[in-house]
Amino acid sequence: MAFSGSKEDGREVKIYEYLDELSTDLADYISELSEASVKERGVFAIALSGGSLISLITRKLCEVPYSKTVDWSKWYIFWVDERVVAKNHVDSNYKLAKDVFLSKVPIVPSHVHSINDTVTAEKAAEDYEFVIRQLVRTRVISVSDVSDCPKFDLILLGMGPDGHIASLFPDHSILDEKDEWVTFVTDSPKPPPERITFTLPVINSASNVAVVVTGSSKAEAAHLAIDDVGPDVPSSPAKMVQPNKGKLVWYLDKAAASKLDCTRFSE
Ligand SMILES: O=C1O[C@H](COP(=O)(O)O)[C@@H](O)[C@H](O)[C@H]1O
Repeated sequence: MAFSGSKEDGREVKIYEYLDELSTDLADYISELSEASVKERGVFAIALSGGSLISLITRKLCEVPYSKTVDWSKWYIFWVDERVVAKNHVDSNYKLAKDVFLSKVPIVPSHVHSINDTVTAEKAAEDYEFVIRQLVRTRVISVSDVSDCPKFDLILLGMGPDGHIASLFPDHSILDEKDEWVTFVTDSPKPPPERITFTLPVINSASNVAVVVTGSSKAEAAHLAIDDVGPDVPSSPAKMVQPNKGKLVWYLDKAAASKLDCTRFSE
């Protein structure tokens, strides 16, 4: 690892020279959280994003030793955001995860909670929130003690070059959503336009949140999200990821971290 540091508020930042090393540390982190959660609650509720994150996870997590040591039968899979397209569509976050991850490890098919892809974005968001509410009731997903929100054991996020996380885009009104757990957009600036997404209160209620970012095109957005910049800068959804009680870790490669002010972290 090229650098590891933390901020006073507990945020951790890890910077890697090589993607292989980043993926190994990420696999260690996920498998340790899975083990702790299964020990404490009997299950592991994890919410995935789409995009470049998925290949970074699977690169090592689907290999030995993790493929053999992780208790996959206790995993429950959710999506932090999803594009409202058919499950076999090239833009589907479910399809991406299924093709390179879920089909490679023995996760119980009924534990995989993807969205209803046969309805409108609005209805898909409503249905997905209903599914999550049922699983909160049966305690497959914990509940936050500071909000009434679900408390996922782990939420994995990527970040776009514009600082978007999940399908929460800069300057969009859904950044202000406080009541819904899952909401929708029909005007995403990044195609496809129709998406559903967890809201910030849900993301910030998780026990653990990791943001995984690679590539120089994301360096400015990473700087705006992580460094203590003044108020007169473009709004950053990624900066709004501030877990209430949970732990936040940023995993970056050197290119994505190239504009960070590492002198502001304690090592
Ligand atoms: O559209 C999306 O973009 C973000 C970032 O994707 P990346 O390929 O630039 O890492 C992703 O996290 C989100 O789930 C996805 O729907």
